[in-house]
Amino acid sequence: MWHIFESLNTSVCTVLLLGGAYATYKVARMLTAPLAAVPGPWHSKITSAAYFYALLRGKTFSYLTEQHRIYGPVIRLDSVSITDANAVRTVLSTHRFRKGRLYKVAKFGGGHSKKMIAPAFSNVAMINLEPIIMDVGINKIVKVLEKKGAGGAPVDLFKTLMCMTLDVTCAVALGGSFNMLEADNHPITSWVHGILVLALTRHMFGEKPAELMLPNRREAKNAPKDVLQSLIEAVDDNTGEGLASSDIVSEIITLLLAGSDSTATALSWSIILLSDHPECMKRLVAELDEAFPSIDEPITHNKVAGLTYLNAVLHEVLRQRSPSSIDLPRVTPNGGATLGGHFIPGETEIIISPYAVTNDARNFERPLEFDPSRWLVSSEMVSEMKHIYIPFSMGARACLGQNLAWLEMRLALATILRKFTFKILPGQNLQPVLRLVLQPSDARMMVTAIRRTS
Ligand code: HEM
Repeated sequence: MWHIFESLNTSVCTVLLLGGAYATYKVARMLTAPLAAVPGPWHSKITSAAYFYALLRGKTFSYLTEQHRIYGPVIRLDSVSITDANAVRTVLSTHRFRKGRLYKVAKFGGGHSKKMIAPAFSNVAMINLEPIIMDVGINKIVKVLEKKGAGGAPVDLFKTLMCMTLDVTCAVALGGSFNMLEADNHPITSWVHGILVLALTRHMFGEKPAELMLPNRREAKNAPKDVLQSLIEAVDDNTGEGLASSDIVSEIITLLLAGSDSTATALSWSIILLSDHPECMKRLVAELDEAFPSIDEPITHNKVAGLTYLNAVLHEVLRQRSPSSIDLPRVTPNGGATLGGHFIPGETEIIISPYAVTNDARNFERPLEFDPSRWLVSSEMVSEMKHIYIPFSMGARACLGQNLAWLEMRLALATILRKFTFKILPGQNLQPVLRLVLQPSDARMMVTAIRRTS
């Protein structure tokens, strides 16, 4: 045996010995690690390469769904992923499980202002917002589709919806529209860049750049009661201090990102899934035609909120194509926690993928079937499904804009389907991919939008 080593040079021997030692260490860790008893793919005990490969491809949502199908509702990857209904509620409902690493990377604005801006998103505030949404968003998208789609010309509906939701979120947050629908532009890349620049300049120059970026609102008299104003006026209960300008700017940018793309993709998936299921499209259009017999009758939230099939369709779209499908990372408290029958030690990262949760057969029967009628059951059965329905997350850190999202989705879907007939053009890749939100792979959706006459 030794003569083999003698014939190799010293550096090769060193590499072999180090490699052997590393492999032994990994195997020993694998067998004794606190998470060793939690089921999961064998390779995840050694490396998280498979998860990161899925992350790079924008496919973590389907990777996790598949791993949970094979290994159960609590699985070990790099961290621990859960879809178990009670475990998910335990983790999301309280502040006991603090937010994970991702938030430190993604949040430049401190993220401490949820309590401060929440009142601007209350139900009452939403009612006041209906005219703004109609004016800035829905009525304008109808005009844009009429103009761009005239004569059967192809229209990128995905981009048009993105522009609409951005204009609406901007009007709600800043009291004025970017007019993206008219400009036909979506500045997502420049925002992300903007947040990075802001974070860097803050380190170099302090608050000055943000002060310059912020409109002259601080001094404004009779400023509108929007989210920006809530942030400007907000005072921290503990310190008695207001938010720094750079915090306000990055909170607003985060809000515009959170509020526009998710709602636009939900509406895009609605058109895609309804087009794939013509019987569902037919039923929804019939419901809308009955509720609004004249094509020019104004669509009001009061009326659309009560349309049972419209609401069932939107619930099912959000269940099957949860737009915000980025895994929600949380960390177990110091003493650890028992989740789905497994003890998970303290300081372990837990991930919850809303997509994997609502596409798990243990939570929803026939999860791969797009079936809006599953929501047309008794209120007890709906409550049971809502127990594990998390497209907006749930509990202490649930989506602040969900009332606005529902308002906008109902009004927009009802309006565009009452006024247009859409046909998705062939030859496009509309498979879901996760890029900040769950979107069609081609990042566009070419359709014809034919104006209905009656
Ligand atoms: C269909 C549309 C939407 C979906 C599916 C959605 C989903 C979500 C989810 C899952 C979270 C939790 C993220 C986490 O825990 O990391 C979240 C948070 C948030 N969403 Fe939404 N959202 C939507 C629309 C909106 C709209 C329209 C707004 C506002 C204009 C908005 C504002 C926010 C904010 C501010 C947060 C952060 C709350 C916090 O700080 O804890 N969202 N959203």
